[in-house]
Amino acid sequence: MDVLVFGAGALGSLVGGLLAREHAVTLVGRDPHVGRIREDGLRISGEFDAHVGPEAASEVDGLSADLALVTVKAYDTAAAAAALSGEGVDIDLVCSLQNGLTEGELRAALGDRVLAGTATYGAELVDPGRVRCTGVGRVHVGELDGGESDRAERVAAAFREAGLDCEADPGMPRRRWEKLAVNAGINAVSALARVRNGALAEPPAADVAERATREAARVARAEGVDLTGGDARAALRTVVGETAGNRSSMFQDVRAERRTEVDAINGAVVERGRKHGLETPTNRTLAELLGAWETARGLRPADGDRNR
Ligand SMILES: NC(=O)C1=CN([C@@H]2O[C@H](COP(=O)(O)OP(=O)(O)OC[C@H]3O[C@@H](n4cnc5c(N)ncnc54)[C@H](OP(=O)(O)O)[C@@H]3O)[C@@H](O)[C@H]2O)C=CC1
Ligand SMILES: CC(C)(CO)C(=O)C(=O)O
Repeated sequence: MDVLVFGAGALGSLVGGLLAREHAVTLVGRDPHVGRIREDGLRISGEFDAHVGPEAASEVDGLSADLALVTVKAYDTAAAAAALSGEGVDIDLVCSLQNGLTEGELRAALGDRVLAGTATYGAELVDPGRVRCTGVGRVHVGELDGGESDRAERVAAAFREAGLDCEADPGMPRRRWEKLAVNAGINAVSALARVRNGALAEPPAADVAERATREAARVARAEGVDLTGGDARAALRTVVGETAGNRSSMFQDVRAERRTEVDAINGAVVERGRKHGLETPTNRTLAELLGAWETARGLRPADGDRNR
C-alpha cells in the first residue's frame, strides 16, 4: 500500500516509520525533521528498534497515495483537509488518527473517502529524524458512521503486515465518542491541576473529571451513539488507572507552553451539546480556562479563529 502521512510529528513519524518496514511511505512534515529523514532515514527507539528510509516531503503537491493518514494536531485539521483535497494531490482514502472530533471537518473537504481512526500508541519526537515509542497500543479504523467495511479491513490488514496492532471496527462512532469522553475527563483537568493522570483517581479532581466525562456521554447519546454515562465513567477510571504515571498530552502542552487541543475535545463537547440544547457546564469551564491561558500566552491565532 502507498501511504502518505500528513503531519510527521511524534505519532505520524512513529506510525509512518513502522509502516515503512512493509509499505511505500511518504512522511509530510516540516524541516529540520524532513531534511534529516532525507539525509539519514528515520530512527525509531523505545518499544521498537528500527532504522527506516521513508520518503519525506514538506508539501503534498505531485504526491499520490492509496491512503493518507492525518496526524497533525486537531487545530491544524483545516490545513490538512485543504492540502489533501488540492488539485496536485491524488489520494484514494483518508484516515485521521488524531484526538478530538476532526473527521467532520475532513469529510466536508474530502467526502466519503474519509475513514475514522483512533490510536493508543505513545510517541515522542526526540530529535529531528528520531522518534521514540513510549507505549505500544492499538489502532482502530472504520467507517465514520459505523458498519462493516472492506476498505477499513484492507487498511487494518496493511497495518498488521507491518507489525502494528490494528483492527477494523464496525463500531467507530461509539469508540470515537468513548475516547473523546475519556480525554474530556482527563486532559484538561490534569493540565489545569498540573497533575499526572493517577491523581484523577481521588476527589476532588476525580469528581471534576467524572462530570466532564458524563456530560460528553450525554452529548454522545444525543448524537445517536450508544454510550451510557456509566460506561464512559468506567472507561475513564480504567484509563486513569492504566496511565496513572503519565502526564496527559494536554498537561505536556501546557508545560511546554504550546497550544492545546482543548477546542477539539472539551470545546467539541460544548458545541455538539449546544446543537442538541444540552448544557455542558464542566466542559465549558475547562475549555474557557484553557482558552484564556492560551490567549494570555499568545498561542491562539490573533483573529480568534479556532482553526489557524
Ligand atoms: N503523540 C502521541 O503519542 C499521540 C498523539 N495522538 C494525537 O495525534 C495527533 C498528533 O499528535 P502528535 O504527533 O503528538 O503532534 P505533533 O505536534 O508532534 O505532530 C504534528 C506534526 O504535524 C506538523 N504539521 C502541522 N501542520 C502541517 C502542515 N501544514 N504541513 C506539514 N506538517 C504539518 C507539525 O509541525 P509544527 O509543529 O511545526 O506545526 C508537527 O510536526 C494529535 O491529535 C494527538 O492528540 C493520539 C495518540 C497518541
Ligand atoms: C489516554 C490519555 C489521557 C493518556 O494520557 C491521552 O490520550 C492523552 O494524554 O492525550
